[in-house]
This record gives sequence, structure tokens and C-alpha cells, in this order.
Amino acid sequence: MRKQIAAANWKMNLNADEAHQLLTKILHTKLALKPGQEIIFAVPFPYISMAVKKCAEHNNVFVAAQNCSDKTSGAYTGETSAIMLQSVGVQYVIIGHSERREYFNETNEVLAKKIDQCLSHGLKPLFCCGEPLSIREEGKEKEFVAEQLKQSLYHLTADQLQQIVIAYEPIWAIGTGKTATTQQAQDMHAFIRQQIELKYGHHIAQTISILYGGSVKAANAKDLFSQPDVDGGLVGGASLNAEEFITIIQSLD
Ligand SMILES: O=C(CO)COP(=O)(O)O
Repeated sequence: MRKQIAAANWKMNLNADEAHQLLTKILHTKLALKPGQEIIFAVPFPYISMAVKKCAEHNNVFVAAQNCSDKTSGAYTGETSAIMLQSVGVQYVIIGHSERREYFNETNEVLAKKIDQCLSHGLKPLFCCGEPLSIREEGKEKEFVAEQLKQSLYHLTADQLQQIVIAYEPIWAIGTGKTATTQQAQDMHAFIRQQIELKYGHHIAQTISILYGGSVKAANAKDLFSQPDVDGGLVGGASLNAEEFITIIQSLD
């Protein structure tokens, strides 16, 4: 059975009090996770220790960083290494979010190195892929995503790949209120799984969780998560509202 995951990506939002209150409110709710279901909070770096402490009191609730360095250690002012994250109790790291690709020029090649850093230090990468609107309009979204997978993941062994969670986030659906239709999401997720199957075989492909991201909210989560190849969501804006995110968690299949 694949893990079903509701992951919150807070991005660069909230002050310390707001972050604490939001997490407290969500974790004090009786979430009744079923076996195989997980919640991940990808919080800004300054709140990681607070979040790790609070999430450790709950089963199947984990903390993610939103980025990490592609280097191991050394004179890289302002960077945060995978080793540091692992040492403070982080379990996941978002790698390759489209905002990092676009605003911080992260290439598939650099992302492959970040993934290696995570895997070498016991962290699970939450690898994001997805096409911009112009590519979707040309009908080339599948080739585009296949290339992202190939360049950042296909150097991994099958054992390593099984540590990865993939998030498909069409860029045109992020923060726009324009969600992919359930059919568009399912089609791409099935395609991603098929690509993994071609490279790593059926068994491995069936074990990889593929999350959908892009304007997931309480009102559409159930429909999206009910698709056979959609294994949960990576949620931006709606994860900043406790009630919204709780409903999204409760929409996991
Ligand atoms: O980028 C996202 C999650 O990583 C999606 O953001 P929104 O849910 O705000 O569209």
C-alpha cells in the first residue's frame, strides 16, 4: 500500500507566534489518521525545531524543510545542509519546488545533487515537478515532466528511489486558484508512475507516493485524492488556515 500524504508547504509565511498557533490548532484536533496516512509540515527554517518538538508527540506527523544545500558543509554563507536538518529531527525536504527553480535558478542538475545530499543523510526528498502554462498550451507537458524526472532522479538506485515522494505541481495551478481538473491530475500522475515503471519496474512504481499540488483546498481535496494515482496533496495557501488544512487531511483516501 502506498503512503497517502497531506503535506503543508507554508512557504515564506507566518511569524513565530502564528506558526506556533497554527500548528497547535491542527495537532490538537482529533485527526484520526488511518494506517499509511501521513501529515508533513514544510515550515520555514526558523520554526523547524519548534515544529519537530510538537510533531514528535504525534504518530505519522513529520517536519520537512523547504530546501537544502547541494553541498555537504563549508564556506557557503546562508546555506543549510542536509546534515544539519537531519541533526535537528527533520524527516523530509522539499526539493525542486517551481518557485526555487524559477526565482533561484535551480536546475535539474543541481536538484539531483540536493537529492543525493538528502539521501546520504537519512532525509526523504519530496521532489517537485510540473510544467509552466506555455508548455501545457503546446501540449508538451508530458515530455517536460519526463525530462525533469530523468535528469534529477534516474541516477538513483531502486532502493534510493523508494525514499522519494514525488509532487506533481503544474505551475499554472500554483497560487492561482486554478486547479488542474481531477482528470488532468490523474492523467499526469498515471504518466509519472508509468515512467517510473519503465525505468524501475512495476513493483517500485506502485510503491511511490505521488502528491498533487496547485490550489488544493478543502472544497476539491476529496475529488483529487480519490483518483487512483493521486496519493495526497502538497498544499500551499490552504495549509495556512487550520480548518482548511484539517479538512484536507480528512480528505485523504
Ligand atoms: O506550491 C504549492 C505547494 O507547494 C501549491 O500552492 P497553492 O496551494 O497555494 O496553490
